[in-house]
Amino acid sequence: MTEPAPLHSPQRLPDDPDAALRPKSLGEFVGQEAARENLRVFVDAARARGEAMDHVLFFGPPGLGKTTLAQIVAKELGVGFRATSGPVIGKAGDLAALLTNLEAGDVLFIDEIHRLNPVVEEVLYPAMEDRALDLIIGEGPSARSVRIDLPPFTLIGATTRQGLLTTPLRDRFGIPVRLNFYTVEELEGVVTRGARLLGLSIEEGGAREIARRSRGTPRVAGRLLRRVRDFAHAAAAGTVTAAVADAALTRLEIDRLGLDAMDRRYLSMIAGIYKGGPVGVETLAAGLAEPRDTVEEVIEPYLIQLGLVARTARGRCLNDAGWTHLEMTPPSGSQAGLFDPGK
Ligand SMILES: Nc1ncnc2c1ncn2[C@@H]1O[C@H](COP(=O)(O)OP(=O)(O)OP(=O)(O)O)[C@@H](O)[C@H]1O
Ligand SMILES: [Mg+2]
Repeated sequence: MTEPAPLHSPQRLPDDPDAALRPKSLGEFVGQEAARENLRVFVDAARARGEAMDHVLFFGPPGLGKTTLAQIVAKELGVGFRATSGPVIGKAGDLAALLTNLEAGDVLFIDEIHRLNPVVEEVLYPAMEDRALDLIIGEGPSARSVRIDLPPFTLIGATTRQGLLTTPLRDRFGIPVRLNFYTVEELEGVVTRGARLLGLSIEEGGAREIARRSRGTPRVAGRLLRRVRDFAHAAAAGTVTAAVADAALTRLEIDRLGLDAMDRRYLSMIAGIYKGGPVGVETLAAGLAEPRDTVEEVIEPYLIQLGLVARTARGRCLNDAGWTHLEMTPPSGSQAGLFDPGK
């Protein structure tokens, strides 16, 4: 079995150059206009009142800028930034330690907040709502509960799985912000900016080619830009033109729509083995030897966004566009088309 091309996965990789290309202010942040404009209003209002900003939840697929925006919000508020993540906070006491060490106005960023231990989550509720900690001191009959006041702070949570958040937790975020896939034009902006930071000369056509094949995801755009730079360097081409970018991306097995080998295996499996579906996600995950979470969080969102696949109550179905992309015709009597929007 072929390994998935990690190069093209929107998931974070250990050697990601994320930090270098990360925008540092709302003004530098490309795309997500609605989110950006709203955040600007909330940040300005909090600053004007000299208060901590309301708690924010960023949700959306990997690599769209959740962590980046959390850092930017802290910076624009002019406050300290403390970062942790759901699975790292093992005990209620760990969270209590983090919270009691905050300074007034600070941002506490909890990544992967859907993976918080339920006991820890319980501690978070009064902290978010009343800025207080309820701690149990001692054990047995002598145990008593003490309430500790916390400094005003802003919790920023990030998750790729908003649906896995418990309702009480979700309800405590005053500012929920959904991040969407970027348009090609927006990604062109990301690529051009990245090239400038890397000191790389790139033509508009080159930037557009990379943008078109970045799965709507700035993290992927940054990564592809670096790989294309390597190819341009090897070919002794000083400038990244559309042709240089196309040649490099084709060598990397990234197709015209920006799909990689794993995406194509996913589509081919529905088409070839399941005649276009419907087929359950568990079955597909087993066939691809990938965790179900990866299929749902990483592979499917972009294929659904492109309209190649549909999620239905009975399972996944290949749409007409999916068959066309595979250059295959649906078997007669298949369900294809039934689920296409507009039909
Ligand atoms: N709007 C943007 N403009 C330019 N670059 C961006 C933008 N958003 C994200 N990036 C780039 O993409 C990289 C990934 O972004 P980030 O780490 O914020 O994603 P994330 O949503 O937190 O992903 P994950 O869900 O995996 O944690 C950043 O380091 C940055 O280089
Ligand atoms: Mg992140």
